[in-house]
Amino acid sequence: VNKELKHLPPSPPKLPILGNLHQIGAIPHNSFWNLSKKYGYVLLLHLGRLPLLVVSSADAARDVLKVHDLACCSRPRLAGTRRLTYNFLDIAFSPYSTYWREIRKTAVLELFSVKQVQSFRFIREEEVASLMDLISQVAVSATPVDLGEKIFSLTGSIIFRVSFGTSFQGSILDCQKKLQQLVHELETVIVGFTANEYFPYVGWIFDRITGLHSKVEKVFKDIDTFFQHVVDDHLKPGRREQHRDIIDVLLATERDGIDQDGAVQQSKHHVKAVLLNVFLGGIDTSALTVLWAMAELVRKPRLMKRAQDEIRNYVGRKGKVTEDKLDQLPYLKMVVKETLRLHPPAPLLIPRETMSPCKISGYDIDPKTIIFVNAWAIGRDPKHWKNPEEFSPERFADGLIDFKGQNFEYLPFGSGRRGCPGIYMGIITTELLLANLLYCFDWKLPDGVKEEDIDMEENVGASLTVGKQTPLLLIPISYLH
Ligand code: HEM
Repeated sequence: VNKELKHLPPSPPKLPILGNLHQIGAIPHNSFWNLSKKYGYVLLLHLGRLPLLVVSSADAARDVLKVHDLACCSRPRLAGTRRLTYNFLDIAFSPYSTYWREIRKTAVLELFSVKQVQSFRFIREEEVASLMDLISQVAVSATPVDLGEKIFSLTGSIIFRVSFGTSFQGSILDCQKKLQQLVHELETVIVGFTANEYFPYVGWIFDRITGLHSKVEKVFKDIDTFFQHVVDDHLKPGRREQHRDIIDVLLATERDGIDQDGAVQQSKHHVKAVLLNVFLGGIDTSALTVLWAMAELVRKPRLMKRAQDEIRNYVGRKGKVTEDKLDQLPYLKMVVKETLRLHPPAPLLIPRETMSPCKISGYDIDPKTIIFVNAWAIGRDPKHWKNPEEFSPERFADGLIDFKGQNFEYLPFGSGRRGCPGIYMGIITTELLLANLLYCFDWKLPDGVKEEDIDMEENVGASLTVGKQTPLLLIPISYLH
């Protein structure tokens, strides 16, 4: 189509060379939302030379994720991503291809199936129980715990045991601070655009100056060393498969011939690339959801009490909540849903890229356009949500809205061909941990801190996920003793 005849989406005014780069602040989903309110819910930006479509309404999201899902289901080939995914051998960041379809299919059937996830129930329950023991010890002295740190180490331990077949303690990454920091660095680097992408030919100079290039290399080295270690461990002759973990599954599919070229080195790369997805997808997302849920509940003691009453009335004095109980806790599920509305861990989903021309909300979109779906903004759109800024789990009481990707006003897991395959695993971990924190303890604010003092600021800096800027410090009081 002739450029003049195209019906292009609105764009904010842009600068020469920079385009709209200067309009994106420290919290990108927030900057995009503000620009959208001013210029339109389907917005075409230019980051240097890169065309970027930002979609912030449910209708436009339906066009991207459902109506034109196939045209929009590739991922941009970014330099940091390429390095960290062993040249796009993973599921989450790999551009659309036969390889991607195959590996995703295997993963959905073998790794993320209900049966597979349920087979690790005992690991989740053991790890949650040991965290509750640990917090009980703190409760004796009535001192505050840094809840985020505890939650993160728990989801980390679960993913380590489930996926890497090793405990987090004693692994070469053992040092909690380091794990959290490493996850954060990975999440920044993996969706970070390099200057070279904005400004071809000259950009690499900036990347060298800012140290971005060496940062990617360092993060890659840390994670590769660890993954190589666990893969080698699984390849040792005589290893007893106590519990078939994700690496066993991946290595087995390799033997079954999923790999087209059959090169051993290559094969291990794809195992490591998928491990990276599990590492990023599994640890931080559930942890952040539980943390934001606790922060919201502590600010609203009435809701906290309602959630606790529901669990305690149903579970009685058994001492812990087990997974079979979760389906009988509707209010808990509503709390999790409401948390994911206001605090979707991946506020812009994972960037997509168009493969062919398509129309989004009637606008012509070119191939090779990057798309951000602003799930964070869509979850706060007053057109769909009453008092959108208020945390109110009751809004999910009628059970009409779910996160499985059919309701486009609510997209914490995305939707369509690229939608999150780990929903079940993420939700069950989140619910189990939150249920136990609420059941086992009452939570008090440290002396002098009031409910309204709790800071709900989001982390600054472009990253895949969005965390809480300040730690959540709470005093646990054991319920059963
Ligand atoms: C509360 C927990 C979780 C949330 C909120 C979440 C959210 C998301 C989102 C928003 C996407 C992008 C969807 C899109 O582009 O349309 C995604 C993709 C993905 N998630 Fe999750 N996720 C969670 C848990 C998990 C877990 C536990 C795993 C695995 C262990 C996982 C693995 C993946 C993978 C592999 C993809 C890429 C799918 C693809 O590109 O084909 N996620 N997730």
